Amino acid sequence: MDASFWYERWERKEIAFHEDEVNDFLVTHFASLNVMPGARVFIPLCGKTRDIAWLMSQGYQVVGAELSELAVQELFEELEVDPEIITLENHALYRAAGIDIFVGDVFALTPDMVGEVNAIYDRAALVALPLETRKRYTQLLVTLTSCAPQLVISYQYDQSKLDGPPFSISQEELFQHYQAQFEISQQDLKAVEGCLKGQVEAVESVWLLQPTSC
Ligand SMILES: C[S@@+](CC[C@H](N)C(=O)[O-])C[C@H]1O[C@@H](n2cnc3c(N)ncnc32)[C@H](O)[C@@H]1O
Repeated sequence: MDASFWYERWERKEIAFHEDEVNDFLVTHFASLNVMPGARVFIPLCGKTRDIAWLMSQGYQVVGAELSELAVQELFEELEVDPEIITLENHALYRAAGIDIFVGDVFALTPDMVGEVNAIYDRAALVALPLETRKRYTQLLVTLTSCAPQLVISYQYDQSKLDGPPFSISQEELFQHYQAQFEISQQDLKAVEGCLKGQVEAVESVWLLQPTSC
């Protein structure tokens, strides 16, 4: 998936991954991260998710990264917030009270640009990337945030029956990416209603990653 794949998705409004409501797993399991209101939560590949508004309403600060400027413009319109837009290195940074969203390639971010991160919320981010990119992405998150704890929402299904994205992430794969730095525990799972893309039975899982060594 190159950048043009995602730009086209946003331009054509082919954004079935976008949820109209706040994610249930976020609401139920965010507390397991054990971060207090005021903490800064990184949302990689954030799109215009409504989960941002929910986190802000709970008193958290949000820092996001998203390729599509269109998505970020729509995010701020829906939040009814008028952002300040500044240029930082190779990104535009849309910023308002309690929210910083970097527009550009997440792989071009540095720890200095992102700043302090107390937790990561990964919904439809890891699963959006092909395997080789997932390996780079998981290491990037570790480096960018000094092993901040994570809530990861992923899918598991028979990859031979459907092309990603979203890609299937097995438990083994998740452990391969993260077990050196985190204790990993599955918090919950449910069947995807009506199958994934209406075609393949799939399970959606939420994982808690607590750092052990960094
Ligand atoms: C499957 S969507 C998920 C969006 C959001 N997390 C949600 O739950 O609605 C993946 C998003 O990642 C963005 N994206 C893909 N590759 C990216 C990259 N390298 N850097 C930043 N954003 C990226 C896409 O534009 C898209 O909005």
